[in-house]
Amino acid sequence: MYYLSVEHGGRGGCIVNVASMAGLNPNPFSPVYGCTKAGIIHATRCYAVSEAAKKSNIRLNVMCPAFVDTPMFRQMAAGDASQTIGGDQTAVNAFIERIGVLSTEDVSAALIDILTDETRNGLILRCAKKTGNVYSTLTVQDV
Ligand SMILES: NC(=O)C1=CN([C@@H]2O[C@H](COP(=O)(O)OP(=O)(O)OC[C@H]3O[C@@H](n4cnc5c(N)ncnc54)[C@H](O)[C@@H]3O)[C@@H](O)[C@H]2O)C=CC1
Ligand SMILES: CC/C=C\C[C@H](O)C(=O)/C=C/C=C/C=C\C=C\[C@@H](O)C/C=C\CCC(=O)O
Repeated sequence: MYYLSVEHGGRGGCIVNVASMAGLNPNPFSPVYGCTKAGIIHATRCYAVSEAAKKSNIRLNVMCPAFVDTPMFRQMAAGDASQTIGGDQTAVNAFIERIGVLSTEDVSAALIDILTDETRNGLILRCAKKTGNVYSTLTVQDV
């Protein structure tokens, strides 16, 4: 953010952090992974409201795809026990089947939308097979 910021000689820009649907909705087979992704979402939220971001002309958003057909996903779907808990691959595969699997093209198109649409700022983007791309705000209720 420092080097992108207008204040420090940059031109501003757009940061898109990659979290996961597992950071919002529970994936019962990968709880620790889900915690790390929830952390990425919250870190993005904290940066998005920071004075540094407001002054910098940097847009901050976070993407939360459900399952995507990549090498990591295939490894998990093929039964790599280091990626899931419980040891029940039939249940893991039933869960994947229920949620559906996005293509990398689906996710790339969503990323291009965030990058090119300059009104997209301070947003969570959920990408899932059945619901498509759904934007919501990172903003939370004040206390
Ligand atoms: N595949 C899925 O179902 C989903 C993945 N994600 C997230 O999307 C991101 C990408 O995931 P996948 O493509 O599935 O993983 P992947 O394991 O298939 O690919 C990751 C790529 O990152 C590269 N990489 C790893 N460490 C690196 C480093 N320090 N510097 C540069 N490159 C590095 C690897 O060589 C590999 O090409 C991850 O953050 C993952 O948690 C989010 C939601 C769903
Ligand atoms: C580990 C490597 C592969 C993929 C990681 C990926 O990021 C990931 O884990 C994605 C998860 C997506 C989860 C999506 C949806 C979750 C839906 C929940 O609302 C389901 C609710 C309860 C589950 C219990 C049940 O009813 O089965």
